[in-house]
Amino acid sequence: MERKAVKNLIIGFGKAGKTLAKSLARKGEAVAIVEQSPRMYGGTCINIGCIPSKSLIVNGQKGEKFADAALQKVNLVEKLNRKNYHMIADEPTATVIDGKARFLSDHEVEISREGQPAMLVEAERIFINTGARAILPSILGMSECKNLVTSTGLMDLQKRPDHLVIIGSGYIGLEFASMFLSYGSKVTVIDAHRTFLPRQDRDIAARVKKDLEEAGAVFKLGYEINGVFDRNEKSILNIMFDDQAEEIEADKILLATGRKPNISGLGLENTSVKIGEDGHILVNEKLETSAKNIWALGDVHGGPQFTYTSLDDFRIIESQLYGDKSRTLDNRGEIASSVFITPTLSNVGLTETEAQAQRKSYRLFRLEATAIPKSAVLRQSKGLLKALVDPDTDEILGATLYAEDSHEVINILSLAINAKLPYTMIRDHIFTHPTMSEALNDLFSNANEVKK
Ligand SMILES: Cc1cc2nc3c(=O)[nH]c(=O)nc-3n(C[C@H](O)[C@H](O)[C@H](O)COP(=O)(O)OP(=O)(O)OC[C@H]3O[C@@H](n4cnc5c(N)ncnc54)[C@H](O)[C@@H]3O)c2cc1C
Ligand SMILES: NC(=O)c1ccc[n+]([C@@H]2O[C@H](COP(=O)([O-])OP(=O)(O)OC[C@H]3O[C@@H](n4cnc5c(N)ncnc54)[C@H](O)[C@@H]3O)[C@@H](O)[C@H]2O)c1
Repeated sequence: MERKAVKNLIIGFGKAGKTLAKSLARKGEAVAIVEQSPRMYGGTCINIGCIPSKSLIVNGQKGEKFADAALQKVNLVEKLNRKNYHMIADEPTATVIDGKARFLSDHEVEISREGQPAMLVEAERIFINTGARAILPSILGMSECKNLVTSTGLMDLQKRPDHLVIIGSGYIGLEFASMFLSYGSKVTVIDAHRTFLPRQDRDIAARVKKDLEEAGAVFKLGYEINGVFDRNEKSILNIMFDDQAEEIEADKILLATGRKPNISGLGLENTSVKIGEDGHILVNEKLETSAKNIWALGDVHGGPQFTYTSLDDFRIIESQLYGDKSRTLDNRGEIASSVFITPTLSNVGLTETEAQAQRKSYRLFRLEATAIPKSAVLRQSKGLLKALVDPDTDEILGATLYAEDSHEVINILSLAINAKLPYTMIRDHIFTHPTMSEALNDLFSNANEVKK
């Protein structure tokens, strides 16, 4: 067996791992990064996640045909995949190893490679960045069903399905619903939960649902899935609500029921790394695992699953190993999020429902998107903006922006929250015009009342 000794071994070419590999190489350190599939150089985000999905979403909004958008997506991903590979492979002290990694001990990793003998890598420090994978609920008949896909399979299609049935109304379910509606597919969304968007305020969730329904989506909430079978080229889903069974015929079925940490086949049982009950690698606030030479970064250690939190994990490692050790999971501040539907739904900090549950007093600000001049220019005036302010300190407690371009505007508010700026600073800030961000002047000028 070929053997290699290296100071730093990174398992998985994700956002945190590749950024760390580059940074270590720039310091002149020996680093090897192992990736199980050449299709995944650069990780989930650029190959099968954020970038291809947002490319298809944006091109759908522009009215492109699906086949053209699919081709543009392929070209974009290929370009980014190559760029990411070279970003690491071209560094003199870095090596990209193609293969699947499996721990033999805390310091030894076996890498199985297609068409080549396995390699044994011995490393001083090991960073696990293996991401997450789709949760596949057990549905009777699913293994024989030809049309059941995850988001990766759906984005590989060359032709849009006439009827797409989506199981799961979370991030992926809603983004793909919005995407395929824009290409003219009929879309049905099924979720086991009766409450739509349970973590959002009810007024916001109702708006989102109504807007998606107006765009053509059909929601079946609180449904159980009994089974699935193929009939000719189509698939039939057998679903049930309150003991009433019904059948839905689909051209494609998207499974979007969450993603779980990817530790399968990693051989963690051969190490002293501890695993949590839901299968994530247990880490402390410095991303250290229970093995003193092993760290875990990104989706694999549980918590929020975003590219930007994975990137921040890199910052924590950099701060802990090479910096002043000040950055940790505990002090990264409020993290914003956006669901890329039309218009985008973005959150940071507390929702009104959460503030009420915590019995916090708050000043509530609301603005209808119709009141924003730029939304008229964009001919997209659906939506509602909400913000909560602490009545004692004037600091912003949280915001929900359901409006065009809210994925950009929310970053102003997360910065304001983390910098502890009073809301009056944003109310009186001079924004360029006409922009969606200037709506924050009006949002925070609106009449409001203190709620206790
Ligand atoms: C459809 C979709 C859309 C998304 N959209 C967004 C979005 O708009 N914004 C956002 O912030 N997030 C989005 N996400 C989530 C985001 O993509 C992930 O949170 C992020 O990519 C996780 O990065 P990571 O660093 O944890 O690892 P990943 O990027 O997942 O990388 C892990 C890598 O490890 C490799 N690997 C796994 N096991 C092994 C092994 N044993 N040996 C060798 N290699 C291995 C994998 O092949 C993979 O390349 C989306 C996800 C999906 C699926
Ligand atoms: N814009 C973004 O930042 C973005 C976009 C896509 C994905 N992501 C990340 O990817 C992760 C995974 O996304 P996701 O949409 O798969 O998960 P999710 O957790 O957001 O939603 C899963 C949905 O599936 C439903 N569900 C679960 N089991 C079910 C079953 N058996 N039958 C019917 N419904 C069921 C749940 O009730 C929930 O509504 C997200 O948590 C997010 O962090 C982020």
